[in-house]
Amino acid sequence: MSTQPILSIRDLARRYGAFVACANISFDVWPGEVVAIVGESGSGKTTLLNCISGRMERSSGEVRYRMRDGRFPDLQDLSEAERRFLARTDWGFVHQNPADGLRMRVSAGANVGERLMAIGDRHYGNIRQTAADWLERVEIAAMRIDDKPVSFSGGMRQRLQIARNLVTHPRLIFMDEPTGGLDVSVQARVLDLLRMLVADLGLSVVIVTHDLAVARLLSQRMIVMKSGHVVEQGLTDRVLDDPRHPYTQLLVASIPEN
Ligand SMILES: Nc1ncnc2c1ncn2[C@@H]1O[C@H](COP(=O)(O)OP(=O)(O)OP(=O)(O)O)[C@@H](O)[C@H]1O
Repeated sequence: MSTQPILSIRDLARRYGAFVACANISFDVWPGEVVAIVGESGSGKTTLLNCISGRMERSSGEVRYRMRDGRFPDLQDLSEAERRFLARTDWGFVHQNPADGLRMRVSAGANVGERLMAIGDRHYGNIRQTAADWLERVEIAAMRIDDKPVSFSGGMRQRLQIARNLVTHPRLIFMDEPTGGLDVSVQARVLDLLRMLVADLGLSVVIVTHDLAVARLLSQRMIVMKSGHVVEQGLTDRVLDDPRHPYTQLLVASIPEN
């Protein structure tokens, strides 16, 4: 693993009026690492994810990202064009609801191909072939390439959203409850696929989940949030097997025994 973080968050805070949704948040993400942000509903997970992925303005603090050329700027110091370029190329964002990350009325192939065109690929044959390859990688039959996601099941839509995100070989993926809206039986397949792709592609991931089983399966490190603050962070296995903060102990104790 590289000796330099790909993402570094320092003293991040976000307020909605007088209400503090996140405060004093500091952590690093290392190349190839999956970091899970866990906590109950309303603990500030989505606010934090949106602030560090540049989708929402923070109230204070730093978010630095390691560019491909080695620079490590604060996202706020990048131009709008640079930020948009990052979002299209280096980064991905997997939404809980696939409809938020897909264009539901264009074909599956176009949903994937569009991201390639956004980074300058103009060769129709290549784009279609790459889209077909990616559909196969996410276990969608290539014959569905001209179908629109409106005709897909929830699990297929989520797998298509994953393909659309990964086709440009991003380095950092943000995920907000990526299996949250799926039936339990479908969740397992999407999680397996995510785990495999993340490992194969050496991706860095920040994933928000309220489901500790998802954190256990996907992440190496975990950040536990309560009322906008980090109450505990550490290696996922350590946090789940030996939780130190009473709130984490409560969360872990509430997982049903298998
Ligand atoms: N736009 C907003 N205006 C005012 N308060 C907000 C806004 N967005 C979120 N909040 C509040 O900030 C707190 C954190 O919300 P956030 O959505 O980040 O939590 P969460 O942990 O992601 O919860 P969930 O899992 O339910 O989405 C909540 O109390 C929420 O009501």
